[in-house]
Amino acid sequence: MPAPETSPALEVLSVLEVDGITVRYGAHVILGGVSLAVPAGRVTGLIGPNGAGKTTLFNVITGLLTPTGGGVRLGGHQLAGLAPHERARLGMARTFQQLELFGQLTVLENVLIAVRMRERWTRSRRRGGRHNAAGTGRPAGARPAGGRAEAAGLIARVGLTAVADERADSLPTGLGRLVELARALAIRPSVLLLDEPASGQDGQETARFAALLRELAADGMAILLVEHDMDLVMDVCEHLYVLDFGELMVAGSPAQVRSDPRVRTAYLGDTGSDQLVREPR
Ligand SMILES: Nc1ncnc2c1ncn2[C@@H]1O[C@H](COP(=O)(O)OP(=O)(O)OP(=O)(O)O)[C@@H](O)[C@H]1O
Repeated sequence: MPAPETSPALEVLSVLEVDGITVRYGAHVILGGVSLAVPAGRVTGLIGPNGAGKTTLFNVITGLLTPTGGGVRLGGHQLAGLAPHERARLGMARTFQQLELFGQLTVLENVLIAVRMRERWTRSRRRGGRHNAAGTGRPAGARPAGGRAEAAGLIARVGLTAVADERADSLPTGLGRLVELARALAIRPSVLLLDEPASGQDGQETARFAALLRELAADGMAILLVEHDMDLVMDVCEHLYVLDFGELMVAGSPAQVRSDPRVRTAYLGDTGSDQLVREPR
């Protein structure tokens, strides 16, 4: 697949499509032919009980796990055979359920690494993938001087300026998740996959986070959100997919999902009220 000429890749790779993904471990079916679409400019939700297969699907989409069957397309291009870093170069960014930060580095340094990695990719692409920067004597991939202002801007965007110089491992989990988000944004993604990004956040932090998600979608990003905070999901998502035992149970607007009897019974718990309450099984 040819690499896009420009970065960010928003115009080129605008939509994520998942077609009939199956994952089996021996006789155990983890995903049984899951299909979904994540359009640009929207937050799409993927919800389901513990063990439904949400993280497994993220692992397939991002190339960490090869599916037993099915395919993933980004901007119409099949991603089969591409490694996670190659998918990232095409504009796919992800945060993890378990924090994956460089704990001994500061918040700024964590984000700076990602900014500089993207700059390196961009230079390498401009040079047609050559490994040496002709005329500069510097190997492609050598650390450029810049990036700090961009990293600081991303940190400001996620609301972490006050802790930019703190070590990442000194932060509470809720703030650590925002560092991961800033780092994901550093690659200027067209598609952003968020795995339980609000867990560990307090109410105020989640409200700010919801506003940020809406802003990112308004900028044109395609966002796929796995999240157990139903208030957040119902608030920011325009479309929801409900996964249960590795199969899509329901897809639709938050209102449709909220009122679907299968969802209420099997996942959210039919409490008899209008409030959807997640009931882990
Ligand atoms: N490497 C593996 N080998 C075997 N089974 C696995 C493996 N990884 C995950 N599973 C199983 O696959 C199923 C789906 O797990 P997954 O983590 O994708 O669910 P999830 O919907 O993300 O759950 P949660 O909401 O708890 O994060 C679970 O039953 C899990 O035990």
